[in-house]
Amino acid sequence: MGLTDILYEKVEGVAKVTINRPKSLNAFRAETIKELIWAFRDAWDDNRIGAVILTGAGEKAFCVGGDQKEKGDEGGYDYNGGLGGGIGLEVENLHQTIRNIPKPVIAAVNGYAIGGGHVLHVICDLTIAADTAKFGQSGPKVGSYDAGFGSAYLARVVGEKKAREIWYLCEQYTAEESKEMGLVNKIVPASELQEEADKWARKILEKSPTAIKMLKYSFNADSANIQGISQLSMGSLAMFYNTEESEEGKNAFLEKRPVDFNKFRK
Ligand SMILES: CC(C)(COP(=O)(O)OP(=O)(O)OC[C@H]1O[C@@H](n2cnc3c(N)ncnc32)[C@H](O)[C@@H]1OP(=O)(O)O)[C@@H](O)C(=O)NCCC(=O)NCCSC(=O)CCC(=O)c1ccccc1C(=O)O
Repeated sequence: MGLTDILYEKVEGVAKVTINRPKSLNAFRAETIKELIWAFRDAWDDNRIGAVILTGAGEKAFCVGGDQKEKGDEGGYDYNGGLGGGIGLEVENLHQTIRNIPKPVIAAVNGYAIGGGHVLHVICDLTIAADTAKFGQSGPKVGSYDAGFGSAYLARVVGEKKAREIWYLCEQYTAEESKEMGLVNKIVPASELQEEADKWARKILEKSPTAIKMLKYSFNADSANIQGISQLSMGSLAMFYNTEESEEGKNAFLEKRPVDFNKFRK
């Protein structure tokens, strides 16, 4: 597959997937999601690969969610090829792929992990953060939400109260604060992030692949019901994107003006 939005490499049993749109803070569009799914599938099928690292290009961002500049006026993002992409992005398919690939996925968070980008690291098995990383959801500010793994699974990781705070207030959290709430496994200086992620991947490679696979399936089994919620969530999001309320969020962001949701509170 010709790759334009991601970088993909495999080195001695470790696959590394890098979202490569640094000018847009690694925001994803339909093509990005398609390529990410392809890369995770490739790592899944390659028996020599024992762990995958997901990271972002540049120093500023891991991923800041859906590319608001590629979001159309008629609902979703830039892809309308098939019913699976109801919001114009196959995000739900990507989430499933990251969860179901029978190998641990390590998020190496090198900067902003915001919105849909935050959801990506939440779904990964492990998160290693640069000391400069910033974490948070932003959907309700821009007329969007992830009512599947992005909220229900987040609540399992940080607890119900904290998850609700994260989504209702849309604040940003430092790497230190995120570690305290159980969102991050380890913090390292930014310059050591990729090396540390690689070290963790190599420690996993020393272990029994079958034991690791079955443990991942076992952890997943307990939250598998969220998959159904996730499908409903994306279905409802596709409808929400067609409303003036959602459009107001996106337009305010693009026009760099304060958002006005008050007119929808009546
Ligand atoms: C990330 C910021 C906090 C960074 O702020 P700052 O350092 O001040 O930089 P900026 O000047 O704001 O940004 C620099 C440059 O990048 C552009 N940019 C930033 N974010 C995006 C984006 N998401 N899309 C497109 N472009 C973006 C920005 O416009 C600037 O470019 P200029 O040319 O200079 O204008 C801050 O940038 C920020 O808050 N960004 C918005 C983050 C955001 O709202 N993301 C979408 C969230 S939607 C969501 O959370 C839904 C949840 C979800 O999981 C989901 C599920 C299913 C489908 C889609 C999504 C989804 O994410 O949409």
